Amino acid sequence: MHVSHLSLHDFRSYAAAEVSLDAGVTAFVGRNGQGKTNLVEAIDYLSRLQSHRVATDAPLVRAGADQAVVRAAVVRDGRTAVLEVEINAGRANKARVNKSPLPRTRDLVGLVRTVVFSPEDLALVKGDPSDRRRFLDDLLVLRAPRLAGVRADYDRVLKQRNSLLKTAGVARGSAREGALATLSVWDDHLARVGAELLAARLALVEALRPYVGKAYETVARGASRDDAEIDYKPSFDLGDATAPAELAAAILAEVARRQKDELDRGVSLVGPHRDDLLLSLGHGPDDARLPVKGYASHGESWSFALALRLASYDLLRADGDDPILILDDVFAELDAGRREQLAELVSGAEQVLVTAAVPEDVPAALAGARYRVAAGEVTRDE
Ligand SMILES: Nc1ncnc2c1ncn2[C@@H]1O[C@H](COP(=O)(O)OP(=O)(O)OP(=O)(O)O)[C@@H](O)[C@H]1O
Repeated sequence: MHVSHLSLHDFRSYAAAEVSLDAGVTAFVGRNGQGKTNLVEAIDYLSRLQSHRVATDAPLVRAGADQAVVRAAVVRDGRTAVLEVEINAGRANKARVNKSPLPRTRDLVGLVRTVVFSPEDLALVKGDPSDRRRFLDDLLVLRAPRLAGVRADYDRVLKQRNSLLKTAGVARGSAREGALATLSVWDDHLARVGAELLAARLALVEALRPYVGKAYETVARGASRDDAEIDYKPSFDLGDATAPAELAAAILAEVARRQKDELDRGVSLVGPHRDDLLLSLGHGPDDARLPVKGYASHGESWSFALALRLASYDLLRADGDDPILILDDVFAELDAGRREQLAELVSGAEQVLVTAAVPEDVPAALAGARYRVAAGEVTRDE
């Protein structure tokens, strides 16, 4: 798939922008702060209804405006659809496809798919478990948009349950009994929705694993430790459980075991919100492995981060779709070897959008259309 036209209204720094795009490589080049990332962020937002840079929508609306609109013509298998999202400050967002409103905004998720490489990706390796959980969940939702609902439900259940745990933890007598009875209902919700999310993540890690190994080997060609592995690390022992019903039972049993701790601390200590994705490197399949976090060199960490993104791209492609690749300011971060390697690997994608501060940061292998971005003006170099 590729975007053939992008329209922005009051999105980030743009009062209005109209940009026509071709399949293949397009580079947006301009000095810092001119609005290059804002352009590709808009396309990424259409894909997931989330930005790769901020957790909330407010910064996406141009300062002083109360609504941003992102519209893109997306070409897939020769057919064009116009996707649109209205981002409203303080009100629900709205989505349209070919001008028809969608019943739920989140039905837009996955209609256009992006894989974004950005300097923030190093956090996938060096950051908190929450960065790696977000990586998995974003990919889950792109592959199966229905899971956006499961993810939102889980966040809601967790919030409710945490506030109940706080109340129950300090309540006495019959108030405590009442709170505990309500809590057991929320335990069931947590186990049911949490198990669905957990089962999907476990299956995703299995599907992604071979692609990560292959991608790392290619990116880190010649590195001493080139056998990259990913493993899902649950917050408690799941035994052999993989199906949602078994996982729900395992969560419920652990919740019962940890109830005192949870009431003392007033937070949910069991569930997929406590899990992590373990990244490790070794000399070969049978070698003693080292976790990447805390052990890997800077270069190895970058290679792993790139491998996770490339693997996501390969997996989505294997699902039968060619997602749009966005390389946001990433080449300036990489040494010459990794730069060329990455450029070569992505050059065959249906559409690659690159942002760079200076033309020299765009590798030669990524020849294509060039746009200059300066003070919110986007002009095509002829
Ligand atoms: N909601 C907003 N309203 C108005 N301006 C905004 C808003 N959000 C961001 N900006 C402005 O957009 C500019 C940043 O644009 P962007 O991140 O696209 O830069 P860039 O060209 O990618 O730069 P760099 O090369 O430094 O990454 C900044 O000047 C910032 O102040």
